This record gives sequence, C-alpha cells and structure tokens, in this order.
Amino acid sequence: VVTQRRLYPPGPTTRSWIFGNAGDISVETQCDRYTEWYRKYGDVTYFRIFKEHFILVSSHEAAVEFFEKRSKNYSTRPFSMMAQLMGWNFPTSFKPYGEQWRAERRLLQHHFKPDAMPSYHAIQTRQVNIMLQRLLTEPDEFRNHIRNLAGAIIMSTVYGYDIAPKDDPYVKIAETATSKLGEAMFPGASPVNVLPFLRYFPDWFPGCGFHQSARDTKVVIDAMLNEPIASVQERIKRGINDPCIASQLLSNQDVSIESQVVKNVCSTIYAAGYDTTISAVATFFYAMANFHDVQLKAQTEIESVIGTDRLPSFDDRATLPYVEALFRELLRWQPVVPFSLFHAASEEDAYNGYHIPKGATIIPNIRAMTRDPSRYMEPEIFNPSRFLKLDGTLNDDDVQYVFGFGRRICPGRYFASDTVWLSIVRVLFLFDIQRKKDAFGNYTALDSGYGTGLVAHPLPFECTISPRPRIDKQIILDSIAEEL
Ligand code: HEM
Repeated sequence: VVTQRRLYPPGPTTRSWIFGNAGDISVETQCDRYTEWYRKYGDVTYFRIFKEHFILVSSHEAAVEFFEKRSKNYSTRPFSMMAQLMGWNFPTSFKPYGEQWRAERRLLQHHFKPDAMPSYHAIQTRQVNIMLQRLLTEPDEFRNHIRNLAGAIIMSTVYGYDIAPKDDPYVKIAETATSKLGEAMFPGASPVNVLPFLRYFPDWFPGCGFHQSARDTKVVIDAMLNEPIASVQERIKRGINDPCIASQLLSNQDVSIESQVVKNVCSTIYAAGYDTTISAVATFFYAMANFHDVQLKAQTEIESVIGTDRLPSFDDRATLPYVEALFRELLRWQPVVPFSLFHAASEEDAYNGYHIPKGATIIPNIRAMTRDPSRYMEPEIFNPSRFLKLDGTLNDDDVQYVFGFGRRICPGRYFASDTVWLSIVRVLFLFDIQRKKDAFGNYTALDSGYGTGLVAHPLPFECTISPRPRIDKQIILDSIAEEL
C-alpha cells in the first residue's frame, strides 16, 4: 500500500525525530529565529517542538487568509498546561473558541465599543494630567509615571478604584502575575508545556521545578481575580454605586451574569490592557528621544492648530494628522505584542498545497509585517510621514493589524488608542524629550534595545524631559488643576 506523506510548509530541518526543533528556539531567541526563518523559508513556515506543530505566519496577506477568510478554523487558542496549572487560563484572551469565550467576549465588546469611548474620557484625561504633573516634578521617574498612568486608568475604569501613587497592593498583585506569563505561554519555556504528563511527577523529579512556580502564581492569580471585585461588592452593599464596569456587570438587571464571568472579564481587562499600554507609551519616549526632528514637527503642528495657551484634547484629534501619523508609526515601529497571541487550528487544513495539522499553533508574526519592505521603506527608521499622502492627509494604512486579526482581534483597541493618543499629544505639547548629554555636552547614543517578553518593552533607558520654554507653565498648571 502506498501512503502519501503529507507535506508541511517549508521550515528549518529538525534536530532529531523526537525533539524536532526544540533547542533551536527559546524565549530570548524567538524574535531573531522567526526573522531568520521567514526570510529563508517564506511567509508560511513550519517547525516542530517535540510533537507540537507550529506555523509561523509572517505576511499580512497570509494572516488575512488564515485568521479572517478562514476564521472558523483559526480562532481558537493553543492549550498550555503551564498556564492551566498557574491559573493563567482565566483570561478571555486565552480561552478556547467556544461558548465560554463568546459570553465573555460579548461583554468586553459591549464595554469597549467605539461609542462607549467618550464615557472613559474623563478618567483618561485626569490620569494623563496626573502623569504630566509628575513629569514636571520628577522627570527622571518617567517609567514609574507611565506604569501609574496605565494602572490607574484601568483600575478606575474597571473597579472605580484610585490606586496609590506608589506600591499599590492591587497593582503589585497584577504585576507579579503578569511577570509569570512568559513562562506560561511560550511553548518551550516550561517542560510541562511540551511534556504535559510531567504534571503527574513530583517536585523533586528532574525538570519538575515548575510545580512550585505554578503554585506560587496560582495564589497571586486568585488574589487578582477576587480581591478588587470583593471591594466593589462591598461598596455596592454600602449603597455606593460607581459607574465602573465591575459594578455595571454586578448589578445588571436584565441578565444575571455569573460571578465567575464578571471576575474573569474584569481581570482580563487588567491582564490585557496594563502592560500593553505601558509598552506603547514607553516606546513613545524612547522614539522621541531618538528621533528629535519628528518631535519638533509634531510640536509645530500642535502649536499651529491649537496654539500655546490650552492643552490639546480628544476633540482635536482629527485636526492633527501628523500627530496621528506619529501614533501609527509608534505602533508599527515597535509592535507592542510582536507575535500577537497565538491562534490554533481547530481542524486540519491545506494551505497552498501544504498540510496544516489539526491542533497546530499558528503564530502571527506581526513584527515581520511591520517590517515588510514592500510596504514600508527603511522600516527601522521612525518616520511618521510614511502614513501621510503628498497633500499632508492620512493614507489608509491604519496599522490595525498590530491589534491582531479576525474574531480574536483586540477588543480594547479603541480604548488603548485613546489613552496612548492623549498621552502623546499632551506630553508633546508640554515637554521636550532629549537624549542625555555626556560630560563634554554631546548627546549620548540611545540604543538600549527591547525585552523579549510577550509584550515588548524598551529596556531601561534615560532621557531628559524638560518643559518647553514656549509654553506658559502657569496657564497649563491651572488648566490641569481644572480637569483633575
Ligand atoms: C496598545 C495597546 C494594545 C495592543 C497593541 C494590543 C494588541 C492585542 C493583540 C495583538 C491581541 C491578540 C489578537 C489576536 O489574537 O489576533 C490582543 C488581544 C486582546 N486584547 Fe489587546 N492590545 C492592547 C491593549 C488592550 C487593552 C487596553 C485592552 C483592554 C481594555 C485589551 C484587551 C484585549 C483582550 C481581551 C484580548 C483577547 C481577545 C480574544 O482573545 O478574544 N488590549 N490585543
């Protein structure tokens, strides 16, 4: 009997039949390896780690084909044993395609649809202003101010809770839980992800140190799910009804929503929205210090449209095309989630004659799409003008693909866009961001590079943030105080 061997898409040769490409790739090297593989093998690449199949999708066209045209088959998520042991399987983001996911996703979409956005503008404006005030007094602490901005906006929107300026207990819990995410999600990061039977082996067995890490994380995740929501329930009992998302979900009269669903949805917003917002705003400071001419151009636009005696606000967004282009370039230049969240194939499939096995993990290589030379000339250069037509108006590349694809596209994208846009336009208005100078008065190079986690952050770097001399500080301080 002649059986035909199924042909997988092209990809690196395996090291051995058992290991596949395990050892070729790690959390630290994945970015370089993916780049190398798609350049060598094309936009749909196959590799294997033990018996797990992976398909790396590196072009926008292929991503649209998989995740949008064939979304029925590619909208689920891969299973991760480590995520399950840690308790990191609660977020909507990691749930398999199905009823549970659909119910939670519906609630997220309801609260984050475009016409719900103005209801969050007061919170976003207030927190951006707090960040401006802190930048005036403690500019070198800018990374902390950004973390506070992101944490405060989400905690206030979701739980109606004002975080403490330093060491807030809820923020600490969420940060600890999130720091474990790489271990849970990256295929080779924990042995139990590739050899799930290891979960039945005791702690002392070689390679089973993951048990302790899983137990520790589980405690933190339980706190993240339960503690903030308990405080909202407590306030509702006392008759205090904040207009936050949690209290709306808990006191919805029309449909009773299971309390576990409320906890999942609220914590998902934190888990998905905190680190991502921090990354985008931190990249803004990094890019502005590195590409000072871009900063000047944006400031010139703001000054000519708005003047110097009032802060820009959401209503000004459509009148500032260069700032909008800068915002898009920020998302393109250093994509916040370079390899998105992995999708998986529900059923086997064929693509260009190649076999896609059932259960294969599909990796959207967003980073490669942002560096496609046929779309973006000199992709490593930060150049907002690539999003402008000759007449200075915006072109139709709105880089939405950095928020993912198809049925799993980021439901928080409008909210994130508003937070990041207001942050950048107000910081540009008020401050000059520069590289540091050395002892001889020369600007020092700024090339700290980026971390390798699920969410890409610029590694620690320094810059000088000083109020722009053309802006009357007092007028601004007064208007900030009015909006607080
Ligand atoms: C600049 C900021 C952000 C970026 C670049 C970003 C990007 C992404 C990406 C790439 C995905 C994966 C989509 C896919 O699987 O195809 C995603 C999923 C998700 N994002 Fe965001 N995100 C951001 C901010 C936010 C915020 C602020 C929230 C919450 C308000 C949020 C909530 C979610 C959720 C819940 C999912 C999972 C959706 C699902 O699995 O159905 N994100 N995001």
